[in-house]
Amino acid sequence: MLDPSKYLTPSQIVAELDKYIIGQHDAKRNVAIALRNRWRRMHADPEMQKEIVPNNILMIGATGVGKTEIARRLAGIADAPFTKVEASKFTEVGYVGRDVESMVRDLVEQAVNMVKTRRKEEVKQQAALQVEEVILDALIPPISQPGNRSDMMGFGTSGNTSSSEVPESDLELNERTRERFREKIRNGELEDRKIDIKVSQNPSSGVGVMGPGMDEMQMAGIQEMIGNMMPKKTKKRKVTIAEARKILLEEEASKLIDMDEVKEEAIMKAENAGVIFIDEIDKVASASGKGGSGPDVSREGVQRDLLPIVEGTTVNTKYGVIKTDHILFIAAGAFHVSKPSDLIPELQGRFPIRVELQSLSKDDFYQILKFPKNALTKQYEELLRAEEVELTFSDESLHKIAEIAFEVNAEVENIGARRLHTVMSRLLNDILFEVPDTIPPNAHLMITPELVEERLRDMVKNRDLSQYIL
Ligand SMILES: Nc1ncnc2c1ncn2[C@@H]1O[C@H](COP(=O)(O)OP(=O)(O)OP(=O)(O)O)[C@@H](O)[C@H]1O
Repeated sequence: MLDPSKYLTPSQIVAELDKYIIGQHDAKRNVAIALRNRWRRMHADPEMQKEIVPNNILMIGATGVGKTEIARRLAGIADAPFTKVEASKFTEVGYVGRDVESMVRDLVEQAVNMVKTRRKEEVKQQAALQVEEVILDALIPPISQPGNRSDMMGFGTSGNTSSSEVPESDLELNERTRERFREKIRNGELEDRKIDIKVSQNPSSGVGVMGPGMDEMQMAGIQEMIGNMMPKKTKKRKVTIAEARKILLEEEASKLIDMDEVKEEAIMKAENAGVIFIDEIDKVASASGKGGSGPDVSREGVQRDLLPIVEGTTVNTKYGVIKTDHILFIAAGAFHVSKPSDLIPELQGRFPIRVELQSLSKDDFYQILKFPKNALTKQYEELLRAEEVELTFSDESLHKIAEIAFEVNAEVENIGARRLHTVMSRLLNDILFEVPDTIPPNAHLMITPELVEERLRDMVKNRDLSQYIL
């Protein structure tokens, strides 16, 4: 079972979220409780467990205020598979091939990738040793006594084999040479030497399986089955040892992991820790209440399709059957036109926790620019550090950028903190182009409020310009 010690307390979860997200304390608190409650529920008496309604959350807030970011980071903290879907996608005309259950399959896919990556990491050292052996074999093929080899189909085994025996001295020489080359490989002396390696190709590639009435999952399952049945094709490639190491490491690591175990663990991880973020849920709510017209019917249809998944059902995936009972669902929407109460009552009941996210203020923008671990200023500083150029932002300049982003949001369209991306990109565009040609390494660049003003002010004043550029 999952190790409870891996689970953080609600306040620890909030503290982790604080490292990336400014403000939105109410939302942070509630997702922290929901995460902890899921663990509590899983450890409750089985009889009671069935009665406890999962703490699914409905986030209400305008675009770009941190809804997705909170959910994504929450999953990251819990080392949980995460997937995001837009509810409105399911109402699109002609949107075929993706049913509502596909969000659960995406989650499992995500979980499989996570588990696979972790397991590959665990066997990396062992794989590296095998890779070394393959490279060595390509450089200095080993000689072995014919008698030592299990001769396939018994060819050449009749009669006296001693006539073709390799002299002991040759064997020793071969072994010594191999050891010398092993040393050289380890010391990285032969990185540029080219060798021939066999690379396996994806056997299922090029095999299209389609049939009437077949859904995405069945197709994928059959495709995988055929892939597994077909002999693995290999292709010979001439590559440097450095390249060979990369290619082979991946292959050898894959051979070392047990895919059945991976699937099993991934299903468990998705079931017990998965987070599904359903964005734009407001777009499937009918603003007119009980509408009878076409789009309303299809919107309500999507809600009805969502309901069993959120209530707890089983979904077939190509990795096995998954129960959705303990998956944490976070739905989000701006609810500018419709209201949460426009959702069908059953669905409302399944999202008992409502949190409202605040619109971001000028000061929030300033803090978003400055404090998060992944703050935009830190990202740009890091980009230029790669060129050995030091970029710094004065505090005043950050206030100025925040002010401009806020004004453009008010003037043109409120896209929340996303505006900071466009404003920063515009502000720093010239610098990013000039480095390293006219701004050489070791330069120090300080962004001042004057510079911000000079580069952006005209654009803000000119509504037409800012509409397209900022
Ligand atoms: N409160 C915040 N603190 C730090 N960064 C934020 C905050 N709000 C938004 N951002 C940043 O703005 C960008 C967009 O945020 P996010 O994806 O969370 O928007 P959203 O609220 O989910 O909007 P939508 O409903 O349109 O998807 C992200 O890069 C995120 O890091």
